[in-house]
Amino acid sequence: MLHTDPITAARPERIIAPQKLSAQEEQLERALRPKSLADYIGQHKAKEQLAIFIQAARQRGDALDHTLLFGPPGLGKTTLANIIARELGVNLRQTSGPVLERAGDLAALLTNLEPHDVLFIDEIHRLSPVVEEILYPALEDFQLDIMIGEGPAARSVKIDLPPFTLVGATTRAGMLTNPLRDRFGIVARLEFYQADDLATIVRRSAALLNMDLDEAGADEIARRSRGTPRIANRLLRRVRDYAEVKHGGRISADIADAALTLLDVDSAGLDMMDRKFLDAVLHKFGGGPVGLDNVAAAIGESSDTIEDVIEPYLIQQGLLQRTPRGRMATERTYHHFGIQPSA
Ligand SMILES: Nc1ncnc2c1ncn2[C@@H]1O[C@H](COP(=O)(O)OP(=O)(O)OP(=O)(O)O)[C@@H](O)[C@H]1O
Ligand SMILES: [Mg+2]
Repeated sequence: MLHTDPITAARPERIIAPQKLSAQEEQLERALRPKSLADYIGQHKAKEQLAIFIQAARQRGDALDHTLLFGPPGLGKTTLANIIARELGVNLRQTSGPVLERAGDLAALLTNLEPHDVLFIDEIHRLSPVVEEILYPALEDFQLDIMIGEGPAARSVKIDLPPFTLVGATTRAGMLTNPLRDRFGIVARLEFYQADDLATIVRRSAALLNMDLDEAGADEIARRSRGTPRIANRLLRRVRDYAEVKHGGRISADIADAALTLLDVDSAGLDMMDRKFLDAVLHKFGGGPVGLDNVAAAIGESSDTIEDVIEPYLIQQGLLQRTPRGRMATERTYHHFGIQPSA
């Protein structure tokens, strides 16, 4: 299911946006999506844990415990949800928080599940409170408690559900209500990918797409993909365009570098938006600490976009520090921009 994100919709041109850019990209991604845990590259910790829990559930003939997947966009949550269902040998039903508007929407999904099925709710932090109320007893006791009818004729009915597994995905675990979070027996946190894992993903995608890509070319694309497979696959496609038009299709490190530079993705994988943001912290606010809202206003971006889309990678890379007093540049930030920290 494609969710249109206001952030993406407003900024379709940002090549390193971690969100999906279009329905077409969704289709391209599906072709590259690994289908088994063995094919799922990186995320070693989450993968190892899940492999054990999945095997244990299968051996006992139980449904897998409810599982929460969280991490920044494009790291492979939807992919992993599909893999979990496949490895369990059950169906996956997919929906998302904002789509489930009324209690009845969720009830219809739940009553159609078969034993041990996976119900995947994307953007689970965006569930409405009424839907969340219905979900609690369903998760805990596999029971649905719903009101039928209205006014004096209304009555509450209980419906037994088959044991099932809820897999919830969210980019913001902090926005889940406590009672909801407490109902997940398994919590897997996805991290930004290491460059070597991303290089493996890039090589795998290139092979699936029949591209002529050498090792160094894969490494170059991986290094500049913000630790995010979705971005790696996207940059790979754009580099291919460049290589086909300018160099007969062959992708080396030099060609990847030239293509990515043309796309304004710098050697650390930062683009104009990142640089504008860091530039403001460095030059308008003397390196910080500066409040998020102040930088947001200075560069004409929403605080949400900065917090969800720009900052996570910069922080992970040590190019930005989040302190109680505000955002601060680090030594690395100064180094990256080739300037001396002012005393
Ligand atoms: N571990 C992986 N190995 C190989 N490819 C991967 C991996 N994880 C993700 N990908 C690729 O990245 C693409 C994006 O992943 P996915 O859609 O699962 O991200 P997501 O976390 O669900 O993002 P969002 O938060 O936007 O929903 C996938 O289509 C797949 O091609
Ligand atoms: Mg997803």
